[in-house]
Formats: sequence, C-alpha cells, structure tokens
Amino acid sequence: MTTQAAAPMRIPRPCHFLMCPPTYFDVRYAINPWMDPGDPPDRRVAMEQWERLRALLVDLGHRVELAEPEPGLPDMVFAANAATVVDDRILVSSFRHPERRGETAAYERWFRARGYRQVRRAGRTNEGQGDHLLAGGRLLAGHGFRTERESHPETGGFLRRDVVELTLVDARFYHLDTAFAVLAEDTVMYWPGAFSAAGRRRLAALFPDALLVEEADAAAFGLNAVSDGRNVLLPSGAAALADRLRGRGFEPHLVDAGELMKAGGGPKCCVLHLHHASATPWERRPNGHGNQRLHPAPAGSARSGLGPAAATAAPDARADFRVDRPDRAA
Ligand SMILES: CN(C)C(=N)NCCC[C@H](N)C(=O)O
Repeated sequence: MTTQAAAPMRIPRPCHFLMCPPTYFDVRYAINPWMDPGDPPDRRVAMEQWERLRALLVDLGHRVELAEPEPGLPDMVFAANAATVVDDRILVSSFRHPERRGETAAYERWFRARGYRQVRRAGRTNEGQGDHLLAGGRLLAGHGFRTERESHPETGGFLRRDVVELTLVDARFYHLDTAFAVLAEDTVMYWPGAFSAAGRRRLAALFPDALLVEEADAAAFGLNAVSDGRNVLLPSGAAALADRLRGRGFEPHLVDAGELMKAGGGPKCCVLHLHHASATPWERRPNGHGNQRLHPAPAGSARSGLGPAAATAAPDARADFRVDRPDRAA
C-alpha cells in the first residue's frame, strides 16, 4: 500500500485589488497574436464576465477598488498593466504600443488622487504587473515582447527589490503573467516553453517545487490566474490545471473570461495587486474601507495639476539592488 502525502492546508490572505470596468472595451487594433479586429468582442458579455470576476473576489473577502474607464482606451480594463506595486511604491507603466499610452496618465491620476506618495512614471517601456511578479521577495521581470530589459535597473532601484530577468520567447505569451503565476509564498506555476533556456534554468533553480503546466493549459490562459494563497481564479478552459491545483491543496474557481481573452487578456490581467499598499491616507479616512460600486465618483478627483512634473523620483531609491541576468551569464 502506498501512502500519498496530504496536500498542505492553504490559508487565504485578504488582498487589495484595483480593477477597471470594460466600459469602452473593444478590439480595434492588433498588438498581440490573440487580437483580431475582424472578430470584435461583445462588450455587454465582457462586462458581465468582468462583473462576475469582481463579485467573486469580493465574495472571497477581498477589497476591490475601481479606476474610472476612459473613452478611447479599449484595453484599460487590463489593470494589471497599470503599474508595478511593491509596498507603498508605485511605478506607473509606460506602454510599448501607442494605442495604450494614454493609460499611463489615467492610472497615474488614480494613484495620486488616492494619496499615494511614492508614485513614479517609468522612464522606459515597462508594462507593470503584466511583466513583474513578486515571488519569495524577488521581483521576477519578464522581457522580450513588451517591457524593455533596460528598464530593470530603474524598476529594482525604485521598488527596492532584487530583479530576476526572464526572457520570454513565444509571442503568444507576451507578458510574464501569461506564462507564470504566483500561487502562494512558497508555490509558483509556469509553462517552461515560454522562457529562454537560461530563464528555464534559473526558474528551476529558484523554484524546484513549482507546478509545471502543460502547454494546452497555458494556451487556455490558465496561468493568467489570480491567487490569494488558497483560492485560485483561472479561465474555464484550464479545467485540467484546476484539478492539479486541487491536488496541491488550492481551491480553483473557473471563470469565463472568453470575451476579454479576445484582446489577449485573462482574469489576472483585469486585476492589479496593490501589494501591502494598505496604509495610504485614503484608507485611513472614515468610510474608506468598503468595496467600490461600479462607476463610483472618483475620490477627490485630482485631474488637474498632476502633469508629468508631479512624477518625481523617490529620493530613497535603493542603489544596492541586484539585477540577475541569466541570459547574460557566461
Ligand atoms: C496577461 N496579459 C496579457 C496582460 N497582463 N494584459 C493583457 C493586455 C491585453 C492588451 N490587448 C495588450 O495587448 O496589451
């Protein structure tokens, strides 16, 4: 008789997220292989899918804030690309494609209006949590399609974290969060085929117990998952991966994100983790704790007077962070 090791007991961690409703969502241009302007999404269905995702996060006990969508920015629903957030430091994204560049000012206004003090606009192309994920205290940074490798020193210095560069090599997986997901402090999952040989070696060394995902699950956007350490929200096409997650003690929730995926984004792309950014002046105000309703009035609309001049570097950026460059190692 063989004894199977019991899956560990997984404890959910209450999270704080930023989302943006798909009010102006559309596929009018193609900036990734999933987008086809000839097959546009049904916006009403996309809104229902997005709303179910938001409601599920709230039901699971998480706090969800909302950014105000802007006309002319059809990809603004993918809030994960808005910024990279570590502690109370916000590195607002600078987008590779002109079609998305208007999102930078919109999201920067949101952070400033909420009272975040350490807000900086990325000086080089940097697509936020689409390409930057915190795992085990390090900042994993994907590059190859969107974020520029040359942005990593700025990212590590401003966010005060060591950076591990990972080269993405398959255009279907153009952001790190299509190919890699952090499930819990000690557990990650990824599809190795999305990474260069050096990146695969580095990931194997850093995460020897990672769940290695099949290509079919990755192609169903299964790695574009939102996890609170126990509950994992992932697209309905990744049912086989959901079973494997259950085997590791996680509670998978399959969500239909089909219309949003027509733009090349899944559940995780719709959600920006506001890591530990919980002590903002906004949060300390009375009534500042609840989840926002759809289309709220922006709190303290600070649309004027927040031009690029306000985007100053933090004085205490760290100089001694490390950028780990597997692809440049001898
Ligand atoms: C996981 N992914 C890909 C994201 N983090 N973001 C989705 C961005 C989709 C948008 N049409 C684009 O191509 O930029």
